[in-house]
Amino acid sequence: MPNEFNASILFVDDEPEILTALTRLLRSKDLTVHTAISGEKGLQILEQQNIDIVVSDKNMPGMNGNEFLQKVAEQWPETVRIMLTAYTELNDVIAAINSGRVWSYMTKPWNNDELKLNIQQALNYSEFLAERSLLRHTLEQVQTKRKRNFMKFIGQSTAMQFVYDAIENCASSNASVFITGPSGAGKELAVDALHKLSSRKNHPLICLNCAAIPSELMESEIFGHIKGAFSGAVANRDGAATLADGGTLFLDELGEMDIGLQAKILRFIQTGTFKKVGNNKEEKVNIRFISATNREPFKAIEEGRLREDLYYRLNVISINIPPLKDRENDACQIAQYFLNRFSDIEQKVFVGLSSDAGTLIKNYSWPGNVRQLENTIHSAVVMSEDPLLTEQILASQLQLNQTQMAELLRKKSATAELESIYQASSNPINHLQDNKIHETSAVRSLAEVERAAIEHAIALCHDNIVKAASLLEVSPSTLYRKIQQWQD
Ligand SMILES: Nc1ncnc2c1ncn2[C@@H]1O[C@H](COP(=O)(O)OP(=O)(O)OP(=O)(O)O)[C@@H](O)[C@H]1O
Repeated sequence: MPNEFNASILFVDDEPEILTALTRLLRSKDLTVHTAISGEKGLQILEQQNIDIVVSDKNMPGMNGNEFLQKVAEQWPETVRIMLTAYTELNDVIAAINSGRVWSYMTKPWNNDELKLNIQQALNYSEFLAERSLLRHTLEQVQTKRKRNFMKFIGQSTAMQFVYDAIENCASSNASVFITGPSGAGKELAVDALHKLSSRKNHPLICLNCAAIPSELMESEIFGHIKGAFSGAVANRDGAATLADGGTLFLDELGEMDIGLQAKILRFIQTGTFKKVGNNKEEKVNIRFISATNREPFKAIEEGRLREDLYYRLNVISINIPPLKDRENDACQIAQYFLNRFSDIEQKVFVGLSSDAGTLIKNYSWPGNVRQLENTIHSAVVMSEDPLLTEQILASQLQLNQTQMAELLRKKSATAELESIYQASSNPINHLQDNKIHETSAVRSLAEVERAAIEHAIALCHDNIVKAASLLEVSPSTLYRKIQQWQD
């Protein structure tokens, strides 16, 4: 019997000849056939083996087929259950199907081709169930793994989950890390997390902002100097390289560093050795390098501001911090965090953000990223006289006019509508109603929506009520009852 996955089937019947005949009929390299002479023996096999389909006789001494299949339904709900029965007992089978105990039935005596076809359908259904449970399991794993916060980061967007995972995975390595991302997105928080999660955490993390230090002082800032090395060098001084020994050295805005000095940095990274300014003695240190830029590194290389060899030396592992606007609902979560923090600092009491303030935060593009959000909430907390942080106070801190604010709030309804359409279309039942999804303007009663969903599911399953019920995740008896009600 052709089958995409290696399946197993269990036949339960008190007549050994029937078991032998069924085994012979279905013998195939893709299908393992088990047999049991009673319901009790069948349960023992189910305890030990992974069984995809159970086919059970109804009338058996001891535990009858109904009791046996009821137990299977309770303990192994993913196993497809079929009842083998005489034509005269069809009423009992319908009751068993309606209760959800049985998925389908086969009649005795059987027609070989029909029986094979029936088993093939059960195999397809079993495969569908297996895929569904795998999907559920994977989704559950993804959901439970999803972090709401990470180190000092707030936010549970998918984009940030990649960042959290990358930081966690490479924190313990000594390989150099290059962090990219727009200004204010959280590159420094990433550096902090990388250091604190590494074995170097008890040693210093030294940060040097290459854009903030004048180029003539940079060499001394990094390597230190000895007394008299240049005018103003009145005493020996250790630089960042010495201070960071055993720990991490963070070079921020690397592209702003003098190109001549970049050659010395390259040598320092390659050998771990350096000379203080004015001294010929080499010193050796053990440092992990992290660098960052909020500019496009290849553009800096093209423009001759960043040495290509230095870039590749530092960019062993790269981490990109996405802009705030690409992080789903993170802005609202971060805003709430800053609201709590700044109301404590400013000793003011807030009950929260108004719903429109939340919409504005969600829809605004935050070109200055988290830093801009932080400053906006801080100033709004200071300026607000209301215990509810409103959209008006935020708009005034962001210097938005009424039209811009209205536009941001209007986006809400469009987004909400799109989201509801998306949700409707990603639901397998509503997906069947494709042509009805766009009728959002005509509000339909719940009963109408329910009936349409049921009718579409039944049509999709070619009038197989049991399958339709399974798709709709209700019992077949519920569907029969509903259909009966429409006909009354
Ligand atoms: N996900 C976050 N949750 C909470 N606070 C954050 C988050 N990301 C950043 N911040 C805060 O936002 C501010 C800016 O972050 P950070 O200094 O790390 O940005 P940056 O990318 O290094 O910026 P720049 O490129 O301008 O140096 C900091 O106060 C930081 O604590």
